[in-house]
Amino acid sequence: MIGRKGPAPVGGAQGQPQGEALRLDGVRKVYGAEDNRVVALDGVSLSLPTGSFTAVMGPSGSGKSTLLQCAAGLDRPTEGRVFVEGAELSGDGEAALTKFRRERIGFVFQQFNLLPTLTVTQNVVLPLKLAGRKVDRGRARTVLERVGLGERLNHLPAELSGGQQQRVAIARALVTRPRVVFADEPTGALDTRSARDVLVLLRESVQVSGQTVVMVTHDPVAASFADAVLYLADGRIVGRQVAPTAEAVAERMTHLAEEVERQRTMAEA
Ligand SMILES: Nc1ncnc2c1ncn2[C@@H]1O[C@H](COP(=O)(O)OP(=O)(O)OP(=O)(O)O)[C@@H](O)[C@H]1O
Repeated sequence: MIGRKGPAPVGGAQGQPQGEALRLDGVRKVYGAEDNRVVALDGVSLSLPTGSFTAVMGPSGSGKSTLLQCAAGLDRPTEGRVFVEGAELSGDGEAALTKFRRERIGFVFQQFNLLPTLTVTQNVVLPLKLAGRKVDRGRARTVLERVGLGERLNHLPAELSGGQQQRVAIARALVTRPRVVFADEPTGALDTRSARDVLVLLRESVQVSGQTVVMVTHDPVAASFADAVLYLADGRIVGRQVAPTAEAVAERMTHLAEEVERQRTMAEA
């Protein structure tokens, strides 16, 4: 049932006075059946404190997007439980899950996913409308000004650059004041300068508004904007790095396969 309190938080960053924003307990996701069976997540457990910025990295096919989708309630785990701020995201049906998502979660996609026939402002107020909340255009304007688009309120997405479109998508994700923002490769389609702007905005939402951000990325520079990196391989968390630098992340990614092999050998011994 959505809204049920989860068990007491475990883990999280040392010395964090805040609560727990996101918790996954033994999350498995299996796609397909028999010959087509793919174990995308193989028992993922994690705990992220409120007001943290976490990057998720790993090789292609390691389960990063699946992890984000399950954690954000866009997909359902085959097994295991997900809690957002202590409330379980499991759902008595789609409607309850959708309501839960709309109230607590923001999502930013690699390809922006703006509605092409709606203006910038209309795109940003859409989540408020869908959640049945007051369509507060003042709030939309404030958020759009914060992402540097106060002059583009009535433009259509096609009239904006990729970086500007992604900033609209971030404004849309933030307008409902979600507790957790999930971003799946938010800089994957952007040039270096626009990518940096987007990463700074995500970091500000953590530092200024105390939101929690979880971001999938392939880019060590993007990951270096986070407080910590979680490494995924074969659907499992195989490592964690705090206060990452781009160099340290690139180095770890290069040796991830060896690290996983070493862990496997030790587990078998
Ligand atoms: N809808 C689906 N049906 C079947 N298999 C799927 C589905 N979605 C993902 N998979 C499989 O699950 C595994 C994990 O996929 P996922 O997209 O989570 O990986 P990823 O780490 O995000 O990869 P990438 O970095 O390439 O985007 C892959 O083997 C993929 O083929």
